[in-house]
Amino acid sequence: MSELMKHPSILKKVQKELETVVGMNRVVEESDLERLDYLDMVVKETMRLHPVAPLLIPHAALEDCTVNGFHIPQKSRVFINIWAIGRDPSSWTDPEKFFPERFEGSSVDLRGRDFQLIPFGAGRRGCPGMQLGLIVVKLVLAQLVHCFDWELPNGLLPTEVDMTEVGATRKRAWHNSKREVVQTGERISLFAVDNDRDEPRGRDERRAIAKGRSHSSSMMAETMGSSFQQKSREKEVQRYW
Ligand code: HEM
Repeated sequence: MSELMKHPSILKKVQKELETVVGMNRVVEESDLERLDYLDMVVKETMRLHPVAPLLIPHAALEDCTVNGFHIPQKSRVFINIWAIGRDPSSWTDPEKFFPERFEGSSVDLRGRDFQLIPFGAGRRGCPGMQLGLIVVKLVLAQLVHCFDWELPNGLLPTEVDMTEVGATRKRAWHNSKREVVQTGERISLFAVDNDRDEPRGRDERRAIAKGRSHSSSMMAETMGSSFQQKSREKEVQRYW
């Protein structure tokens, strides 16, 4: 979602594909996913640049072996840095750029056969939940951009979004303590409102936010269900917290 908000033209392209393939009269379903080629490219590109964790689960060499000229003695603990592999300039042109079109006409897939893109690992100890993980990620992403327009809050520039990653966490989550839902046209616009807070919150505050989130997700579910039936939609702004 952060990359899509940083790249509005890519967000629009995903929405356009959804409009063409699914239409605006129903919600996206699992059976639609195989026809959403651009969404597939966006997910691949996201997993290339932002793998769920930078390192795979540690593996051990069962016997002495040589890989690319490096001797690996038996029982060595091997760490695979997929974060670095996904940004390796010898495998990727312009590796730091979020550019889903790089997968257009390319046979590179993320299922463990192409070692430059292994967000689920590879081989016998690769992720057994890959299929489920991919379906859930694609379906949720598709529904979020199908039903809502997304923008950065308070005129924040794409270059100002803090994409710093520490392990599997992202500091910018603390910026988004308020949300506004603006329902205008076909879709609903969702703004994350920056309140200039960037330090971690206390436990009580986090609980309040979590409560607010569940409130906002049930609101979202309601809206997604009803938005398609509404004939005329009046501008409506709702504030949380
Ligand atoms: C987008 C979602 C997911 C991603 C990106 C992901 C990624 C990974 C990665 C990178 C590994 C380590 C593979 C290696 O070291 O070679 C792994 C292992 C594993 N994953 Fe996932 N995973 C996801 C979803 C799931 C789901 C939904 C399940 C279960 C329902 C699951 C169950 C496991 C298990 C059990 C392992 C350990 C496999 C082993 O050690 O043999 N994962 N996953």
